[in-house]
Amino acid sequence: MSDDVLRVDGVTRRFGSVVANDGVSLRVRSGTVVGLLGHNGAGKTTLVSQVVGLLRPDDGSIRVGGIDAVAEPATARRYVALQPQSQAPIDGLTPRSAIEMAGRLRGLSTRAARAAAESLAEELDITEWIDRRALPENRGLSGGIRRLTAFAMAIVAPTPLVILDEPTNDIDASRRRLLWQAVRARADAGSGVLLVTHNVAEAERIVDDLIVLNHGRVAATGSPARLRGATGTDLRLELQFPPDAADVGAPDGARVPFAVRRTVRVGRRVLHTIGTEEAAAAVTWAAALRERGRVDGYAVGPVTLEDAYLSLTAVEDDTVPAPAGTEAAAHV
Ligand SMILES: Nc1ncnc2c1ncn2[C@@H]1O[C@H](COP(=O)(O)OP(=O)(O)OP(=O)(O)O)[C@@H](O)[C@H]1O
Repeated sequence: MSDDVLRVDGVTRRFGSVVANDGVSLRVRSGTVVGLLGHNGAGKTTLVSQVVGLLRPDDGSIRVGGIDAVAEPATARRYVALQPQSQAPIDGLTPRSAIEMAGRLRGLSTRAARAAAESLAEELDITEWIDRRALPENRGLSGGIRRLTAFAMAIVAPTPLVILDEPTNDIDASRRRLLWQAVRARADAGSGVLLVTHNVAEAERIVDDLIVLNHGRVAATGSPARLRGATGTDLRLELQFPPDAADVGAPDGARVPFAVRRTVRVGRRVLHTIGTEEAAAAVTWAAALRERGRVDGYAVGPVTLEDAYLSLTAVEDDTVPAPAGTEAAAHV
C-alpha cells in the first residue's frame, strides 16, 4: 500500500485570468516533512485551500489518505489538521481552553485533551500565558502566543496529514526553534507534514523534501541538499549595502574582480556564489569595500538553500554593474 498521505496530481486553479495553480503535482509521505516555498502570490495558500476542501480545482486530482478530496471533501478533511495562515479566532478563550477544545473536537477524551494542552504549552514554552484570556483587538495575548496556540490546536491530536501555513509568523527566535522541533517530532511519530513557509533558512533543517512554486507552477522539487546544488564546495559572498547606496550590485561601477557563478540581489543584499578558489580574492575585495564604507558588512560561508531558492524565484543578475537603485522583487 502507498504511504502517501497527500497526493496532488496536475492541479490547476484559476481566478479569472490569474492562474494561481498551474498543473501542480506533489506528494507527502507519512513520516516526512515537505516544505512548500514560493514568493508572495506564488499559489501556496490556493493549493492548501483545495487540499482541505475550501476551494475546488478546475482540473487535476487530490487524494488525502487515499480519499478523493475533490469528490469527498468532508471525509478527506478528517485526515487533515490545518493551521491556517490567518490567526485563529480565539478571542474570549485562554490558550488552555482553546487547545483543549481543539483536542475534544479531534476526538480526545476530556482528560487526554487537558493533558495535551499542558504538555504542548510546556513543549512550546507558553505555560506562562496558558490561562491568560485573548481579548478583541489583539489585546490580552501577543501575536506570537496566539500563533503558537493555533499551532498547538492543529497538532493536539495525531492526524495522518498536518498542514501548517506560515506557522512561524510573529514568533521569537527561541520559540521558533521549539516549534520546528515539534514539527519534526510529529513527522517522526508518523504524520506527513506539508509546511508552507517563507523561512527557508530555518525550514531547511527539518524538511525532508521541498517544492518550490513560482507563479503557480512547480519550479523545483527535491531534498534541500539536491536543491542547494550538487558540488557542495561552492561558497556564498553576501554583501550588505547601506540604505543610501546608489549602486547596489557593483560599487563604483567596477566589475567584480573574481569569477562569480551566480548573483542574486534581494533588496540591499547581494549574494554572489563563488568557487572556493575565489575565497581569498573575494574576502580581500569585500574587506576593501567595507573599509571605504561602500558596504555595511559582508560574510563568506557555504552556499545555503536560500541562495538556491532565490535564484529559482528572484531576478537573477549576471550583468553587474546594475542600474542605480535596481532591486530584486523577491523577499526572504
Ligand atoms: N479569492 C481569490 N480571488 C482572486 N484571486 C485570488 C484569490 N485567491 C488568490 N488569488 C490570486 O491567486 C494568486 C495566488 O495567491 P495565493 O494566496 O495562493 O499565493 P501565496 O503563495 O499563498 O501568497 P502569500 O505568500 O502572499 O500568502 C495570487 O495572484 C492571488 O492574487
